[in-house]
Amino acid sequence: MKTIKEFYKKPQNPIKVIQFGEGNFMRGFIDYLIDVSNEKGLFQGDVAIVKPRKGTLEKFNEQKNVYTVSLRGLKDGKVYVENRLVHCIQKVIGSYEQYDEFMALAKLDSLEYVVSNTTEAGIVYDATDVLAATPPTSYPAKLTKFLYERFQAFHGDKAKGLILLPLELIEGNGQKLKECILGYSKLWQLEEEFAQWICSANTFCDTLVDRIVTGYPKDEVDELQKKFGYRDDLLTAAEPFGLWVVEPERDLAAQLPWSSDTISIVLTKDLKPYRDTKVRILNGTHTSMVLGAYLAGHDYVRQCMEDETMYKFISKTVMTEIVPTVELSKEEAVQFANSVFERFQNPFVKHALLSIALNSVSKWRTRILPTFKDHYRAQHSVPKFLTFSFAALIAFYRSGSFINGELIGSRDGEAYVIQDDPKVMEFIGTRLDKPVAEFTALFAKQTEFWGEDLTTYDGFVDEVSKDLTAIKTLGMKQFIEQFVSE
Ligand SMILES: NC(=O)c1ccc[n+]([C@@H]2O[C@H](COP(=O)([O-])OP(=O)(O)OC[C@H]3O[C@@H](n4cnc5c(N)ncnc54)[C@H](O)[C@@H]3O)[C@@H](O)[C@H]2O)c1
Ligand SMILES: O=P(O)(O)OC[C@@H](O)[C@@H](O)[C@H](O)[C@H](O)CO
Repeated sequence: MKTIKEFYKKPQNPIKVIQFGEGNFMRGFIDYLIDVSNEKGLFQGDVAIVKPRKGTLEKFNEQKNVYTVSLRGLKDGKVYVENRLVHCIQKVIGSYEQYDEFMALAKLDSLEYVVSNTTEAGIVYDATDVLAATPPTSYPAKLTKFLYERFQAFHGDKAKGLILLPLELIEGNGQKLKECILGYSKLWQLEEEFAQWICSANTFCDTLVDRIVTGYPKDEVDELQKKFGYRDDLLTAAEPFGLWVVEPERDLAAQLPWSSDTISIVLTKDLKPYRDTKVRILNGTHTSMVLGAYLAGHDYVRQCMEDETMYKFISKTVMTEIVPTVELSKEEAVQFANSVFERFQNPFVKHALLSIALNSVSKWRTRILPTFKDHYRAQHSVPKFLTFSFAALIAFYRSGSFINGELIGSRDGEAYVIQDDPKVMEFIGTRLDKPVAEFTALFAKQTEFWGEDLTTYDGFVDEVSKDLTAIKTLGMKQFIEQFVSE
């Protein structure tokens, strides 16, 4: 079989975008969008990817940075299939392994945009980061050093500032990134003119992205590659739906230059309602269902939508506990929820519950806790389904054993790997023998995980412990059946 590198084309465009993060989401969203825009003659710019962490870039090198995005699903009620070869990635650089090449990008006259997705863990300020490191550890520290290099190379020319579009799924991502950069500028005692240049020559945007990108479709890859007639180790599967909401800190001189039929770009002065609705309804539904559903025997999102009991659980959670807390009118919120359900039912997308389960503690905090609190304030009681999702999280994390710093769960004897922040793993792993109620109270009290003490919500610990005891007796599947029919 041919390999995809045979489709490599010599770059025609200057590098206009530096991208931090080489993951599935970026490949299935922004690189796809830029590639389509280049084809339409709208952008004529290529991307240089910088890998923010150590590690291999072998797959990119082996296929000369060309790869396929496979979009499949329903669009406007009809089956939509698009298999696009993406050519817009000109370079892929390891920030550790090719530090000088990374820094050289700062001097590119053609550079206009910085995009990133370094997960929720990426945009952090770490006061131990030093300017002399090549590179510093955190993503914002790397970016500060990069921008400082650019500031120096162009002698503070305001025209050489960039538009920064972080895609991380955290609130106020653009402003948070800017705060970190200004923090490093101060910590490293860089000249005041640099901080001024950051603020006046660069435009930081808060953004919200929405597209389900499931990545490498390992179960169907043979069939797909046979159809394509070539091998592609970076094949990225996603749904055709795409939305990018952008709130720039000041008016952009022009609209963003990208456009595609499958990704809508919305420029707004207030991103919050979009963000709250999407994160609470879409991501909140994911996080509230996956851990229980996995223990009940399911592996993929679509299976849950096809299972009568799980579907009842999901729709009750969303319609009774999440929808009433979003800012939209009830009608709009229900409509949005139904469109999300349709996307979850996409027959072509296999979204693994275990991939969504990654880092569930921070996801519960950001994607469920705000809804939980709004509901508690309005009803003066804990929401039953969201409270259960906390019990499901504990059941999922405490089902197995702690071996050499790894938590290995067990679903009826079948092992699964639990992945979360090392502090979470250590906390849970060293308390597996604690009785349920004691563990629940201790865990709920960890302000480091939740940002507050969850035991202050009346009835929370009791409800969670009650659910956990029943889950132990009945098993997750039977418990959920009973729970939704109450
Ligand atoms: N996959 C989706 O459907 C989807 C949709 C919308 C948003 N997102 C967001 O995108 C993020 C990445 O998802 P993905 O599917 O691309 O995952 P992935 O595992 O394919 O990629 C993760 C990326 O993050 C980088 N990264 C990880 N930890 C980092 C750290 N501590 N510092 C700097 N960089 C780090 C990696 O280098 C890699 O580029 C998720 O956190 C998610 O919130 C994903
Ligand atoms: O990508 P994660 O792991 O942060 O979250 C899992 C899913 O909730 C997420 O990927 C959604 O599918 C996505 O946010 C849809 O836009």
